[in-house]
Amino acid sequence: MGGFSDLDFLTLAIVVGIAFLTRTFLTSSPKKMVSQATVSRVKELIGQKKVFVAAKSYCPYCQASLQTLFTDYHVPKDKSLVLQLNQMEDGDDIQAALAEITGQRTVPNIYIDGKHIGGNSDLQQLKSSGKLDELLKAALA
Ligand SMILES: N[C@@H](CCC(=O)N[C@@H](CS)C(=O)NCC(=O)O)C(=O)O
Repeated sequence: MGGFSDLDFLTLAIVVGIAFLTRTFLTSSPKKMVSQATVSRVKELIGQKKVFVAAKSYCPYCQASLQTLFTDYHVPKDKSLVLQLNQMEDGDDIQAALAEITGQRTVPNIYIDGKHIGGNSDLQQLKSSGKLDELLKAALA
């Protein structure tokens, strides 16, 4: 007795294999295929208005960002484009295109004057540092 048998090694190999596959499935977010036409269309949407926000209506981070932009900083509605991706038929495609363009998959995904700002935490950081004020003043001047 003692030592490892071939069966022990086989069992170990199977357990490690299953663990590896499970980890791969659980941690990799499947990359959605997105057409270049959609990417181009989303780039066009981003550039259409001074402020662009891709959001989801149930997302608290999005609500915080929209409050900052529209309630605190009074960004005019006609100078902005807010997309509620969860209420759009092609919302998933737009989100996938944004991920390809910016490397950011989460919402809110915010642009000011065509410049990628990031998510809500990035927006709040800019607000705290006083830079958001400058950015919006320049964009809306
Ligand atoms: N740190 C991010 C957090 C944003 C976040 O977690 N958003 C969630 C929705 S509330 C999200 O995008 N989840 C993935 C998805 O909806 O596809 C920020 O400040 O913007």
